[in-house]
Amino acid sequence: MLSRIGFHNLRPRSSQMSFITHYYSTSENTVNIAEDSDAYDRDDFDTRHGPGGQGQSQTRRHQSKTNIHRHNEDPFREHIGTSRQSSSDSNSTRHVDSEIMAGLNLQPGSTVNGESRLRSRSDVDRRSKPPTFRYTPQALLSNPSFNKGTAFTEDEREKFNLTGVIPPVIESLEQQVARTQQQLDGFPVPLDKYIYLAALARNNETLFYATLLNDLKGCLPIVYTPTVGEACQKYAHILRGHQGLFIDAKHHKGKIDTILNNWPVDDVDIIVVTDGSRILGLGDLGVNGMGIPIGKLSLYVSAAGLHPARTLPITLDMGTNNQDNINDPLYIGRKEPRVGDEEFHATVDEFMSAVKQRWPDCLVQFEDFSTDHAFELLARHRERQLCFNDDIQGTAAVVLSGFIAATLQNGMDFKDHRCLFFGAGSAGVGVAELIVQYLQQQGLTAEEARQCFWLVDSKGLITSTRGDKLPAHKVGLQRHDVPADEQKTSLLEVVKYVKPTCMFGLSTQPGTFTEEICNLLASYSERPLIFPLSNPTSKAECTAEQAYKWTNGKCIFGAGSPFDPVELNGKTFLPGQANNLYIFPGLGLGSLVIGAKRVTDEMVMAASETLAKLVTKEEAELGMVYPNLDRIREISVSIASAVAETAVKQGLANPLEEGTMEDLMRANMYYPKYHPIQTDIAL
Ligand SMILES: NC(=O)c1ccc[n+]([C@@H]2O[C@H](COP(=O)([O-])OP(=O)(O)OC[C@H]3O[C@@H](n4cnc5c(N)ncnc54)[C@H](O)[C@@H]3O)[C@@H](O)[C@H]2O)c1
Repeated sequence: MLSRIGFHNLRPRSSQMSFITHYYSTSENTVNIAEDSDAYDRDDFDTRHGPGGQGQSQTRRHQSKTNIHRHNEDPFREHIGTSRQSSSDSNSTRHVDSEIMAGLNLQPGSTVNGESRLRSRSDVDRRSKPPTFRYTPQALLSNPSFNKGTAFTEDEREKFNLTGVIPPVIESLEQQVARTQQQLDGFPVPLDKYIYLAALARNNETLFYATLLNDLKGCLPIVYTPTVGEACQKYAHILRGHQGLFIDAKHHKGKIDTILNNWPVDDVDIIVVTDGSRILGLGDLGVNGMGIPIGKLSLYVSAAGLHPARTLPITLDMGTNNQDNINDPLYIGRKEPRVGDEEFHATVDEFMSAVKQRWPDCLVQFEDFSTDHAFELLARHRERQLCFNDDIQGTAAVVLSGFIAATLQNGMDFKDHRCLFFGAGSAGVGVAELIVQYLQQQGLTAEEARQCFWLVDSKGLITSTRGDKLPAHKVGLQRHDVPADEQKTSLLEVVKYVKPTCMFGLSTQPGTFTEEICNLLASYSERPLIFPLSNPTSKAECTAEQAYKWTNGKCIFGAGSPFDPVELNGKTFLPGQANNLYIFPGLGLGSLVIGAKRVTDEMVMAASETLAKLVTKEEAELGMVYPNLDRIREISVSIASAVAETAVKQGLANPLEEGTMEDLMRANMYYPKYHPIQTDIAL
């Protein structure tokens, strides 16, 4: 019987990644190996499963520790070996993967009776057996973790039979980037750029990230918002290859651990998971939302240097309530209504336990879950394992940072703020709750801090007296001081009633911060804070130009979307963008590298405070409340360090024994560059 020796932890992460050795053995071999079972680490090397791969190899469970260089290591590189015909032996002496050798307790080159033991096995009845499988140059070239394209060295071309298979020129990564940049620039349509970059990521990961870092500002709107939104809407139609894992709430129930075991990497550091129920502002896109975890993880890699091969995008298929998906013959998910709450939570519970079991130190980032689930999900899991929700906490952190930077700029005392939130969804409430906590850190009591907040939803000012049953996430910030017969329903009414010093728009309602409202804000305080945060740009509550103009240049402005500089009264203003990208990469890096047990609000606030302090004097003079994104890698180092220091202070991670936090973070960051493809076997 043919048995496939599975190198489960060796397979790279795409189905195209077939070059890592699959060595086929006979049943005789299987018996021999099994007899010899003590000689190998079954976790790494499992031969006891039949054809078809049933019963995945048990995974090696790493209790990883804070470790310099751990997170930027390529989880595959150390395992790379080769299996090829030796040019020096016409009798097909097989030189084998070092892991196979280790598994069989052999040393490279070890022999039995002067012959390779493996060779002697494969030579028995050789012709009645399937041919040995060896990876081909094409398979190596189609492995995005190892493919170097025209950058393979002369030696590697020789060693891996690549000579002639790729063009003769040997290029540097920089030369390759010049080509990809030129090709990228040649696509006039953003979605085509997205498709091109996605294909590049599946073809050559190093070149993909080098291209992104070559022009991060230019690539961001492609790999993430706004283009990723369109990509998700059309995901089933633009699908060329696949990345990440899909977990089906119905069909994978009770075996999510098996699905996770199908993932070939043992050292996954970070998972971004969605159920596609609220993709950006686009609603329920079902499993087409997979573009979001993929895009988000590419930002973790670009901005904070998490290793791409240690990231894992996951989409939970809970069904879809989007009729367009159901009607679409090409839809790639389950065409059934979304599961109910009980099944939803049971699925996420099972998923989270399976993650913890397989990758105990892995950080899970919840992404684009609908608001009705997002808060509960976070509350349910945040004390159990390392996780956070970027829509709630990442947004909150970046807005808090803008609030701190703006308050430092306008010289107000934090306790004197009157904060009006227009929009009380997951983003609005998440931001408000974090600012409440920050004000407490600044010395206010919980009650005093809550008194600084007024929240408005589609029914008006949120009060305990307006007569409706509030969802749990709004209860903590309802006002108790508005009589039942004095409810305020329009935003203008609320503004006149509250006289806010700062206004946050998270309502998805464009044009709602009117000229009259902005005029009023400018009359209530010297330098009002105006943050129209709804995305995309078309949803912003007002534009930067309107805010500056209608307050006669007095306001301190921050938006959810990018706005061009504004010229007013001979002065140039650079509108800040409250981009979550400032926060989540550093928050993730810091939590992972220090080995934090949880992501706490204190860690999130440390990220905000650090970011606010990174705004230079020159930037503040231009009206900026966020530092220049060009410095994102260093920003991530500072944030990660502050997050890690806080985790240590809270007793959630071990202190450093030597060196600085910054150095530790930098040492753990991945940079796209080519490494020699190593093999410890003489070829
Ligand atoms: N960093 C950022 O800039 C950032 C991050 C996250 C979300 N956002 C943006 O914030 C917005 C809200 O996101 P969310 O996840 O909280 O959405 P959500 O759907 O959960 O919440 C929207 C809120 O707006 C309220 N609302 C809707 N129509 C209204 C109306 N006519 N008048 C008053 N209130 C109204 C709703 O009642 C709800 O409270 C989105 O546009 C999103 O793009 C920005």
